[in-house]
Amino acid sequence: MTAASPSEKAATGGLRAQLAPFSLHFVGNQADWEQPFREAYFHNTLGQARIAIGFGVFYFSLFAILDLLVLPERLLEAWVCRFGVFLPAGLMVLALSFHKSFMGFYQGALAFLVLLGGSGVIYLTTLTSQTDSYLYYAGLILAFMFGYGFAKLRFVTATCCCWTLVLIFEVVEFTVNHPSLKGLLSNQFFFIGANIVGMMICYHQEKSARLAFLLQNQLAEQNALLLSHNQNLAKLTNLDGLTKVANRRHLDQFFHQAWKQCLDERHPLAIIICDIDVFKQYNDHYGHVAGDDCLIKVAKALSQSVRRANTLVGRYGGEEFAVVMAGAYTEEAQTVAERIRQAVQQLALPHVKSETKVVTLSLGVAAAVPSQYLTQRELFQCADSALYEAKLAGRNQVKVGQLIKA
Ligand SMILES: Nc1nc2c(ncn2[C@@H]2O[C@H](COP(=O)(O)OP(=O)(O)OP(=O)(O)O)[C@@H](O)[C@H]2O)c(=O)[nH]1
Repeated sequence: MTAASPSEKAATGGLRAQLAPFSLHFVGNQADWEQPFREAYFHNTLGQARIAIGFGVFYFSLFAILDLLVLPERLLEAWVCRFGVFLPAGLMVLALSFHKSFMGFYQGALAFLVLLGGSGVIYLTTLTSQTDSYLYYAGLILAFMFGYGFAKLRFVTATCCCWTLVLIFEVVEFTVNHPSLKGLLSNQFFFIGANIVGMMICYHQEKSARLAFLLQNQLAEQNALLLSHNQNLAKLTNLDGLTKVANRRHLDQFFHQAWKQCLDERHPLAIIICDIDVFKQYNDHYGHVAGDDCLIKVAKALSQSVRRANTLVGRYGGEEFAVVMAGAYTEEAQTVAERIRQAVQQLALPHVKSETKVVTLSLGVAAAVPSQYLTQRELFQCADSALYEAKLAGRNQVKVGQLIKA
């Protein structure tokens, strides 16, 4: 595994890529990133690879002009190599690059083209006289440049491919070309040097691409985590700590927004205020802890009784809860209030100080179509007065306020 230098670590916020030393594959607990990286690398480099193929085919063909001058008597062989072999192969790979399965073999296809182009150049040297062969050797450097950089081959593929070309060159030199010692030495220096430099550039480029990929993914993961933390935080800040229904702040916000929306759309809005009966005596008799448990159970029963869109159940304060129902007329709100009352009674929470001997609720309902002649406060006060009436009338019942018949 390669160790990240301090400057690399600083640049990547301490993130360290775990890479196999030669193949540069992700290893260890980053091994799962290998396939996604390859896919991303393919999509990021496909455009440049296509340009490289197109340019390579064009440039290889353009050198036919040199053939006219250097190889007039062997033109047919040279042009068969250029136009009969490399040109169709290049165009075929270019066409295949638009096929959806190209990702599976694009490194192989590009390596094949680099090998074919490089071998073509070596073949052309065998057609020239010894004195002219240097005119073609420079073409091999171009093939290495394609392999290590332009074609966007990965390091391992580029290295295998370009050193294979060097090997072919050596074999052809010794078996066919028999160059002079100075020609042989100069070519060796150029080709081996070009390969070493190319390898280093290619290695660092792929390593950087892998680090950038890791960094990008780590950033995406952190963003997702942050988003989920923020969502959780938002939920928490909206909840009442004890009963886990909406808190007063959220209830007020919801009421305000629902009011505006119903005002714009001329829809009705209903509010139900629910108050636990003789809760002071419950606390006095059973204690505050039992009182808290009672509040939790009542809140749960309340939430379960109100399964409706555009509706919010919240703790208004103390032993008082409120339900805001956007789009609800009086009748619907009254039905929901009655369902809540029954649900709480059916909990049958013992309350010896209550007439019914169980915990009950009194509820006040008010509904109206919001207008410029009515304020939120007036609607709320209407529901609150209805609640007061319910208390006066003996508790454990629903009363409807008569502000505006909605
Ligand atoms: N355990 C507990 N009690 C609370 C909490 N908040 C408010 N209370 C109690 O709720 C009681 C409310 O009593 P009151 O406002 O006098 O009304 P009530 O006894 O329910 O009488 P009616 O409303 O007339 O039926 C008080 O004893 C408060 O201490 C709470 O978070 N936990």
